[in-house]
Amino acid sequence: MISLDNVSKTYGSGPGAVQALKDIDLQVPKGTIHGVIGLSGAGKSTLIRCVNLLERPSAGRVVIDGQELTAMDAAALRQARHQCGMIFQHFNLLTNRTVYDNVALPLELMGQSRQTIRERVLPLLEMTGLADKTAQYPAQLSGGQKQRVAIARALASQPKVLLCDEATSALDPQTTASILTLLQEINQRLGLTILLITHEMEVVKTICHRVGLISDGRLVEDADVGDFFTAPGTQLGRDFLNDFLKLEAPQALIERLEPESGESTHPVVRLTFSGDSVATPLISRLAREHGIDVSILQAKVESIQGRTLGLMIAELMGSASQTRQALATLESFDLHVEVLGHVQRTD
Ligand SMILES: Nc1ncnc2c1ncn2[C@@H]1O[C@H](COP(=O)(O)OP(=O)(O)OP(=O)(O)O)[C@@H](O)[C@H]1O
Repeated sequence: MISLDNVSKTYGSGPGAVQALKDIDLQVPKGTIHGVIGLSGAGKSTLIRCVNLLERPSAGRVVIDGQELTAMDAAALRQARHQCGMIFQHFNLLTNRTVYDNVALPLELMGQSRQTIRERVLPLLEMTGLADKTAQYPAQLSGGQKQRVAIARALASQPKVLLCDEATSALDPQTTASILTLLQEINQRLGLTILLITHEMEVVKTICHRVGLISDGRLVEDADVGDFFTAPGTQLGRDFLNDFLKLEAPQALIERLEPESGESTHPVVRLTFSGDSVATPLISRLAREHGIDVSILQAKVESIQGRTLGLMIAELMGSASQTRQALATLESFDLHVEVLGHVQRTD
């Protein structure tokens, strides 16, 4: 449905040029919700703005529903943009228009009759929970209600694709949850394809089917959400996950961590395991087979789209050779092992 082929975008030219996107290949199948996350400045906004050509890519092709937008002249592009609704972090509503008139605006611009506009706008206001707000002005609405108006407006031209640019970043957690539920309902009821950019893993976890990770203008991961959350393929992906799950070693321990192992140190490891690899039998096996003690410092289990994800920070306590062998055993299992450092033995 949405296909970006080798899309690059450079702002400016010469020594001051910024290469914001580098050879992005991204496919979003019809009816799916695809999230793109990344750190500030990674290129998320540029990416989403290149999909409807609010920013024209410097190279590459953008194809939506079989139509190549990058090959269109201005008139054809104006027409094709009706296939693509967009919502923004700060809603971008017209303050001097009522809720009804904001939603009606794209249809007015398309030259639709008052009757058609009414028939289109009222069900959208109903669907977005704004039926009793039609005559109000944006200033009289909460942030969540404003975003609902923006969603209804984006759907007015009956697009096949909805682009969401940090759509919940200005909202509190409860309002975010209600907007995400609405987006999910729209996706299911209308079969709408949704591409969203966000810096919030919670958004990805809650509604996305797939997720891409963008870093310094490159798409460095693109995976099913369950796979990404259980086994991110890059260090940046793991950093996002650890940050989201907030599973860090206690500060007092971090201060004692040394980068190198020695004869009198114990390794501290972070284990990420999913699905079938269950931690508890593993821990008792390590103790049994290698004669070590495992001190569990932090542990957490999450359910991500029906799949179980566990994280644990543990200190492996034994002689240097015992803990080396225990680490080798751990690494032979279907889990991610990260040695955070080493602490001096206190026994
Ligand atoms: N209009 C512009 N002119 C020049 N450089 C730009 C322009 N827009 C963005 N950039 C640069 O392109 C890079 C990517 O920016 P972009 O806004 O796409 O990142 P982002 O991931 O959306 O960041 P944030 O989460 O902070 O909004 C950054 O280095 C940014 O400074």
